[in-house]
Amino acid sequence: MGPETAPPPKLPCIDLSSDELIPGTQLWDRTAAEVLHASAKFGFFEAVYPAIDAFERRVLFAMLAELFALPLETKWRNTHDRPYHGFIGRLPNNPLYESLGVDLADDAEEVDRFTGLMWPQGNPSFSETINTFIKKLMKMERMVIRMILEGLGVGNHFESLNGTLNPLLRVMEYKPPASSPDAVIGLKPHTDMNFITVLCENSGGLEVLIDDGGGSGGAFAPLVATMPGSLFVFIGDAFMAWSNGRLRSVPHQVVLREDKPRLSAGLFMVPEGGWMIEAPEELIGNENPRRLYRPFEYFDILSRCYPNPTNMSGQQVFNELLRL
Ligand SMILES: O=C(O)CCC(=O)C(=O)O
Ligand SMILES: [Fe+2]
Repeated sequence: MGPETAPPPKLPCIDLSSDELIPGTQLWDRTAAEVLHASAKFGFFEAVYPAIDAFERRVLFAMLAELFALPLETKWRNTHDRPYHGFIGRLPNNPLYESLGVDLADDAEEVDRFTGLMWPQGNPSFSETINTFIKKLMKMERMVIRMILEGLGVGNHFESLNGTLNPLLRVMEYKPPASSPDAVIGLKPHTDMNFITVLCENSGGLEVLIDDGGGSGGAFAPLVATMPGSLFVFIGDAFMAWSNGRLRSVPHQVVLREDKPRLSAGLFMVPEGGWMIEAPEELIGNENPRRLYRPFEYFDILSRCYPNPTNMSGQQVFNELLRL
C-alpha cells in the first residue's frame, strides 16, 4: 500500500453572528473557548459575522474600486511617517499590488481627512461607508480580543490593552495577472506584525501555512470562506509575544487566480507608539515557565525591518530580535 494522504485539515470557522453573545453567558464562554483554541493552534480563523451584509460589501467594494481607479498622483497623497501606514504600490517586485492606509480609523475626522485627500471635491458616501464598516469591524475585533484574554485568564487586562491598540484600516487592490494562466503571488508569505487583523475580501486568494506536524514545515492551503459573509481573523506577532507564546501568528499569502481585480479591506489593530509591550506576569509560569520575548516598542521593531532586506516574515524578525 502506498503512503496514505492525510485529509486536508479542517480549518477553524467560528460563528460570531449571534446577538446573544454576551459576556457571562454559556454561549459566550463556549465561543470564547473556540476563539482561544483557534488562535493558539492555528493563529487564524474564519469568523461568521453577517453584521456586514452582502449589500454593504457590494457598496464597499464598489467604492474601493473607485478609489484605486484614481490617478497614481492622487493616491501618493496618502503619506505617513510610519512604515506600512500610507500608500504602497507599483513596487518593482510586486507590481500587481497597491494599498492605502487610514490610521486611527475609528475617528471620523481621520476618515474625512483621507476622503478629502482622495476627492478634494468631497465624497461623503465614501466616508460614511468606511465609518460604518470600521465600527462593525472594531466591535467584532474587540469582542475577539476580550474572549482571548478571558480564555487566557487575563481578562483583567482587557481595558488597558484595548486602550493601547489603534485601528489602522488598510485597503488593497491586486490587479489581475496580465497573461499568465498560472496562479501568481499577489502578496508574498508573511505574518502580520501588529496585534490582530480582521480581513474582508471580495474574492478568494488568501492562503495560510498549515503545519501538519510532519516535519516538513507545512504547506499553504487556500482559505475558502465556508459562509458568504465571513471575515478572516489573524493573530499578529505582537499578540504572540504579549501572550508569551500562548498564541501564534501564521504565515499567509495572497495568490491571484482570477481575471478581475481582487479587493480587500483589513482592520489592523496596532500597538500605540511608545508603549513597551511585555507579557503580563500571569502568563509566565505553567505552560511557559519563563518570559519568551524581551519587552519591545512596536514601531522600533517595525522600523528595524522596513524595508525588509532579508525577506524574513514578521515572525522571523520577532524571533531574531526579541526571543530570549
Ligand atoms: O489582501 C488580503 O486579503 C491579505 C492582506 C494581508 O495579508 C496583509 O495586508 O497583511
Ligand atoms: Fe497579512
